[in-house]
Amino acid sequence: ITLTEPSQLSGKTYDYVIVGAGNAGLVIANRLTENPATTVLVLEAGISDQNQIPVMAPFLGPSVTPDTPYDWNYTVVAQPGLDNRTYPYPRGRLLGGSSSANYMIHQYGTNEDWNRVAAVSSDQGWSWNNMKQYIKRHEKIVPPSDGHNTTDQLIPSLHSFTGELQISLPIGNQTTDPFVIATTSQLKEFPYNEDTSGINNNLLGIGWAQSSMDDGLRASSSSSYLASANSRPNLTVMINAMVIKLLSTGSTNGLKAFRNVQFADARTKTVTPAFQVQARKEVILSAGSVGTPQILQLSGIGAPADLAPLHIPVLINSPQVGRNMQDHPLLPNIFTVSGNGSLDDTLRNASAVGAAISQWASSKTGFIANNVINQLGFARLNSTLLKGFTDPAAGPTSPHYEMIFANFWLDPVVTVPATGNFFTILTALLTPTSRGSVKIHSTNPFVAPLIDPNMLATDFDIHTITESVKAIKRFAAAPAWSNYITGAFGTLNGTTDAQLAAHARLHTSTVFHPTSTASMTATSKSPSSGVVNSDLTVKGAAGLRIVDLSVLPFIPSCHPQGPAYMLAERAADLIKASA
Ligand SMILES: Cc1cc2nc3c(=O)[nH]c(=O)nc-3n(C[C@H](O)[C@H](O)[C@H](O)COP(=O)(O)OP(=O)(O)OC[C@H]3O[C@@H](n4cnc5c(N)ncnc54)[C@H](O)[C@@H]3O)c2cc1C
Repeated sequence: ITLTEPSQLSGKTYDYVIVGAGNAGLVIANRLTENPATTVLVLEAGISDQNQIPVMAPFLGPSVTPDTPYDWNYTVVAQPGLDNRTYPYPRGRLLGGSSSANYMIHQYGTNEDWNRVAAVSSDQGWSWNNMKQYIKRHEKIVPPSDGHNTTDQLIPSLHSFTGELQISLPIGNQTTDPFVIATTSQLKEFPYNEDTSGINNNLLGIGWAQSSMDDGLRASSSSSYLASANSRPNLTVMINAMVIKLLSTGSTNGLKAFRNVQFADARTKTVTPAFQVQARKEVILSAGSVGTPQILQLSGIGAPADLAPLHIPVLINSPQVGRNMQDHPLLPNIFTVSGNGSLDDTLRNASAVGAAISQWASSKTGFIANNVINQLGFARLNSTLLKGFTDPAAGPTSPHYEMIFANFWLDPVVTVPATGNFFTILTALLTPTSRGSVKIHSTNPFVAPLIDPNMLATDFDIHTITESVKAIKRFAAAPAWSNYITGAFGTLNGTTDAQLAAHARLHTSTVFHPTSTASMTATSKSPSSGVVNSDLTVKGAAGLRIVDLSVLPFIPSCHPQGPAYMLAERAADLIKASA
């Protein structure tokens, strides 16, 4: 059942209290309550996702954030690598968390990404060979909503059709679809990839995007994992419940225990009155890469230098809390095109969009039933371009950058001009060497922490994003585009490295993929090395585990919701095994 008021809580003690009904949190909630004897309470600061049209309609994904009731509405601090600009930093604040607010692209990373997690944590349980089983348990491939033949667009024999989250290929409805695919046979540099999920041990090349959607509707951790567990009497989910901090509750085996959770009614935006619940076994923090370090710091688990100015007593000296943040920089590269085959004219026309939404509402058809992206691709710098750098990729077959193709002006930060037709190739840096931070600057949980992804702060990062721009210019010069693309837009017209680097610094923002702010190291290592052990328990604490993307030691070289689901599936096994 889902509760809205603290007064509706019948009990104050549960076996597990999960903080955050997000992408990872709801996987844990589902798996732990498979045992009817296990009681679970999930506390979520945000609202319900039920009947929210922007959340449900795939093409409206980009309207779910920023500056909406579904978003935490964060802004990053000024970014020196981006000419000191700031930009919005969306995070889902509703049931399903960011899985209800994201753009639904679904992948699992490379085998090398997971093998690196295993190496860093000294735990082969995180290796690709072991993690693959969780893909089977997790995914449920369904037909695309137009029912087209998907031969060669995904490798069915590698996938599962029986898991929890529905994944499908897009409707092939864009003017540019044949041009993108034709380029993969015209230019050797950009081969075709028959399965872009990573499940075939190959992310390199360009192919059809797989998305978490089914029959014209978004699939999130709420519409899947929560929906299938919601009728269990041993699962309680409470929305509007803003967790203030964790309270220390004595010690277990010489470690400080943190089994009490204090929360407030999020709608009041004040910490009084404060409510308390207790976990008999564990508190599981799944508040995401911003929320989790914020709650740890507010609870006195962090770097003394961060806590001292706020007079927060240091209960666990854990200097890596909020450090090591990684994110994928995203750069929209926009081309002008001939004719009106792009979606720009439709999207500028409010009545056309209204009609399309009505069509979607009545039949789940039309372009609103599809994701905004039909194809994407992944590539590496060659050895010449890597000269002078230590390769930060997880291994020799993992990509350095991504290309995302959109049949309209798609810039999350700059709005479309009043006239013109456009094709966007966004590039994303997948292996950033810059590391940023999340740091509280108030003891009030309603005050957003300082979020500093530290974008494009290193030579490697600016070099690689500049090379990604040169690559997509080569892509756009393929014969397939000769009657369509008419030129580059704005600063994409630059030709020298310096001009393209300036273009990148001017337009880069985020693919919304923060990770690693409570990162995992081997269990034998002290809190000076990382925040959680390889079983995701917090170093130096008892009764406290973290299950969300903040624990990954490195950002995966893909869109990370798939890794979040895999991580949470394994975490559920670890929690059950230690109960
Ligand atoms: C706009 C956008 C587009 C994206 N596009 C894609 C994409 O196409 N493909 C992809 O793979 N990934 C995408 N991502 C990233 C992906 O969705 C996230 O990385 C992933 O869902 C994070 O999962 P998580 O469990 O770590 O955190 P979240 O899913 O963010 O869950 C955290 C939860 O904790 C709650 N919470 C936080 N603090 C508190 C508190 N104090 N008290 C109570 N509750 C709290 C939050 O409200 C939220 O529900 C996108 C993200 C965004 C925001």
